[in-house]
Amino acid sequence: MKYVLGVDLGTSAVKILLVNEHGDVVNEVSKDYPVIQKRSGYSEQEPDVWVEKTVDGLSEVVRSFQGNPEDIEGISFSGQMHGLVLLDNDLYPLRNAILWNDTRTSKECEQIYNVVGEDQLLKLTKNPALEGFTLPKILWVKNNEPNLFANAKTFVLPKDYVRLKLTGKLHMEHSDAAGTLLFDIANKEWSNEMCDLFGLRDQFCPPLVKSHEVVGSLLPDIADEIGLTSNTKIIAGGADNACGAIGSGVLEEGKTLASIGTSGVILSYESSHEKDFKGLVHYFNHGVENAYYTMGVTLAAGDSLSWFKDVFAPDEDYDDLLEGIDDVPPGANGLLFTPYLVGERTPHVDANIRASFVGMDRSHKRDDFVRAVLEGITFSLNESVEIFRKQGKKIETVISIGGGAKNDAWLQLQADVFNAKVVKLKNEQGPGMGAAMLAAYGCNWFDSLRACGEEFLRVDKEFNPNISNVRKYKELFEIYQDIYQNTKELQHRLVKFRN
Ligand SMILES: Nc1ncnc2c1ncn2[C@@H]1O[C@H](COP(=O)(O)OP(=O)(O)O)[C@@H](O)[C@H]1O
Ligand SMILES: O=C(CO)[C@@H](O)[C@H](O)COP(=O)(O)O
Repeated sequence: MKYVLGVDLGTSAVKILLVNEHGDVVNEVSKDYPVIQKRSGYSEQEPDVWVEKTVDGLSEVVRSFQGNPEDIEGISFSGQMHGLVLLDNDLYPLRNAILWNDTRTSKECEQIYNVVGEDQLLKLTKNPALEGFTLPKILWVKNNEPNLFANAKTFVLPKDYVRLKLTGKLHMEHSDAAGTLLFDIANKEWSNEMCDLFGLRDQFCPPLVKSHEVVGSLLPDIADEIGLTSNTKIIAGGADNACGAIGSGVLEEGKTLASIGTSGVILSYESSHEKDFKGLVHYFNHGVENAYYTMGVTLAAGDSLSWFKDVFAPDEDYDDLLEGIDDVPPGANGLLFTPYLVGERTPHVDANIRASFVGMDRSHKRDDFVRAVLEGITFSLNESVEIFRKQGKKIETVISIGGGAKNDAWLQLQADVFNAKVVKLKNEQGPGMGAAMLAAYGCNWFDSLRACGEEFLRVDKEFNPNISNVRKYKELFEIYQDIYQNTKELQHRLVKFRN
């Protein structure tokens, strides 16, 4: 039997799956790490902590594997997107990575619009200037830490940094490059025009590869530490949302994915780069060659629940925290929550908005709050579902992945809010499975990722919308949607009081 390893470098943890040639997960491990938040709107991590945890995790998985490690043929990677890792001449990080949910870069987004113009930016990159994307972060360092920036030779994204340290080879692959605002997604090359406009030298952008490409092998000392040899192939990998889509079989038009990790994503497969969503949703290259996807993003989806747990139930696990939510009716007895803990992206591009509980009553118990948090996260994702439906997409089935797919009551709630069948796969860790599938395809086990999906992916459970709840949620969603406009001004006036 042959095996591959899928490494998903998430925001909360690195999750590693050892998968056999039938797609069975035979071993898995998760190693978490903190997000460093120095100020409101800031979000950073230490790149070398990712490497240390990934090597530890790989070593644990391989050393507890009962079979022959020589049978582990390939490793591939999925990674949190957009995070800036600036590297010096020797390819060491110059500072902490600035993550996708860091929104300090509003001025730099304005700078981008002033230099390129909104229409031209959409033409060149298919995307608007959002605080979370990489170019605004590069400009922030250039504007605010010029001495440090003077020593920057190149940059990579989170999983590319880990792969660089494991192999000694510098690359970025298309699906993640798409989220930098420096990439021409139609021609799959760096946009010279964007680089020139922002004074980024030749060589600042790293060499590009395809997601399923074999890019090297493990450095000898790392291979020793993990318990593998340099025969194990290293395959480039993909952005976590591209890998999430691969790992849940979103490999053809008409398929929709809901991912609830730290962020929340509603993603739709696109066979062409020529559609015009006017920047309302992100438009990126898939990990499947010559394919694309569009998606709407909630910045703090699972992160809202994890914040609530950290503050109000630090000693409980998620299952305990969510135990009572089925006893609370839709609408949490008149309590609504908006998940804007770190600002928002879709549909409100607003770095200064913050979350609210609306309708708190003397009678509310903790379970009402927990249900309201889950409903608020799901309403926020439904805003993206609605954008897609308004664009003419039919959304009748949604495949749900990520930490948020671990709880059946939340999956039913998703079906009721989205008014669509929600499918849970046997392995809800979509991005890790997607990375394993890229490794299997890169090792030539299959002719296509679709053929790999047919062998690897299995449905576990399906959740059908409950018509009475669908009606209630339709009404509640309208009230939820009004909260943004009604709290926006108040929240903006509070900015100067934040830390
Ligand atoms: N048992 C559970 N039930 C419901 N939600 C969960 C559970 N476990 C984790 N989560 C949610 O999943 C999130 C983490 O999801 P994950 O996909 O691992 O994130 P990431 O890829 O960003 O590291 C947590 O923030 C939490 O909100
Ligand atoms: O910024 C985005 C997508 O544009 C996020 O979806 C990140 O890619 C982080 O993902 P998770 O850690 O939530 O999986």
